Amino acid sequence: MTLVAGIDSSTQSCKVVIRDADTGALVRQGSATHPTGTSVDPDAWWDALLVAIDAAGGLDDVSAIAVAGQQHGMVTLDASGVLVRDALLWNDTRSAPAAAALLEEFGPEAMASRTGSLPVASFTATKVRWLRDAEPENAARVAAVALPHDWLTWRLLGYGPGDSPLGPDLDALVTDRSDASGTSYWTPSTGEYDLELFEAAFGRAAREATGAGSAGSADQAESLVILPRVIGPSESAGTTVAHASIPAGVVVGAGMGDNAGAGLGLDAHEGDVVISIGTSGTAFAVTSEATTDPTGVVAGFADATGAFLPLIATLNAARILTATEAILGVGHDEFARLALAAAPGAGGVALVPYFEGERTPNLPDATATFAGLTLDGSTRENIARAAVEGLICSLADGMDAVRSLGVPAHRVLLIGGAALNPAVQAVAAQVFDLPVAVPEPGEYVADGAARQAAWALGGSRPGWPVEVQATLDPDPQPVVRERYRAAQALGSIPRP
Ligand SMILES: Nc1ncnc2c1ncn2[C@@H]1O[C@H](COP(=O)(O)OP(=O)(O)O)[C@@H](O)[C@H]1O
Ligand SMILES: O=C(CO)[C@@H](O)[C@H](O)COP(=O)(O)O
Repeated sequence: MTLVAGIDSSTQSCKVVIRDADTGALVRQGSATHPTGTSVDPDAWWDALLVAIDAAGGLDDVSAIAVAGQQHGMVTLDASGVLVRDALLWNDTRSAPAAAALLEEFGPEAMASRTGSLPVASFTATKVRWLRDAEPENAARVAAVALPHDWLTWRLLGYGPGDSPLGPDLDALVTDRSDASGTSYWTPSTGEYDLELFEAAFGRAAREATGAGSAGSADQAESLVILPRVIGPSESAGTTVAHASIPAGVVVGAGMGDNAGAGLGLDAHEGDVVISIGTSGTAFAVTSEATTDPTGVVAGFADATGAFLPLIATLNAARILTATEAILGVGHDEFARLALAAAPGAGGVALVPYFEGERTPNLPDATATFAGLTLDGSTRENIARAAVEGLICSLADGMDAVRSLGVPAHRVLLIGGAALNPAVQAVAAQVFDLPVAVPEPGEYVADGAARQAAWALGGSRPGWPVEVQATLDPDPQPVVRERYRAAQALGSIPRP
């Protein structure tokens, strides 16, 4: 049996699946947790990746591997391959003023046509602008800017600082279309970096990496910043050398952003809208043509198959529920029981769930608001239900925005940690006006990476089956969105 491994290095944890390359059957899996916070030392991701691989039984019998990762995070390396500072993650909002400045400098039409998206605090370009202005000494040391999955792929191959077997060859950095499209300095419609935009954001010129072993000392002297080489969906980034607990000779795929990983892992096709409720909430679809939304609500990303991935992302998703569970002093199961015991509309209670500020809509400084509280309505059941309704309504707004671009939508595929919650499933059927398919619980991002690994190894995209656990018919309850809209219109008090 030929085995392939897929990795999901996401915000809260690292997950590894090992699958049969021919049938897609799950053979074994493992996971490890990540540190909390929005500014994180990438070495912690590498350590977690090794622990997760070990928990999955190691790679000794594995022929190929690929890494899917949380999108957008800014990983900065100096010329020796040493990390310049902690990575700023997609949910770190300190670069919101930088995003506004870049938008002002280039204008929405140009940004949308050049990058497929308007810059928000999540995107890498805004983070390098923040670095330029807030930490000029660190900015001056930067020799390469990578994304979380690019950096992990580089480490997996054997590159890195100090005693890494292949050394700090920055020209060996690779990425893929999907993750490059979340930087705000890469153009999905042409597949090229927009180096002028990078230079405008960071104040230093850049070039694309030219491949392992091709390092130009002249470029280093000119201090051009290196950006990972963008390789195609089925291309190999190389093969591993033996180091740490990684064996030699494992083919390494290009990797991808985690949402593109989920799209590939679910084998999503036109007509499917994937709604993922993990640390982030996302709603996205696979399209054959690049999209641009000059309002900036929908990001025009690329996917991991050569197509495109119009997507909205919310900063607040599964943790809306954990925050409310903490308020109520209950776990997932009791929380679901409470929420299901309340009627649609939650007795008038509504939660606008901007605990971490928000990206969709673009309100980086917003806070969450419980509204509509009355003496009769303020029950534990209604509070729990209002949290689920707030979560689903925020994603329904996002899905509407994706559909408003003319993207066909015939069914929702509901995935991510919180999709396991029966109250989430029930409210999804009441709010989304489409059938809601709930795939068998699984690690679909890691599965997408495993599919890519099999593709890089065997040369053809695997046709592994995806099992759907249940399909829920629409059960429209208009009161839910009405209460949510009324609460949204109140606005939020600023962050303390
Ligand atoms: N039954 C459940 N009900 C609500 N939330 C859940 C449930 N199971 C897991 N979660 C939440 O899902 C999140 C993890 O989801 P996951 O998709 O793995 O996240 P990530 O986006 O980091 O990959 C955690 O915040 C966890 O609390
Ligand atoms: O910012 C985005 C997408 O644009 C997020 O979806 C991140 O990619 C984080 O993903 P998770 O850790 O929630 O999977």
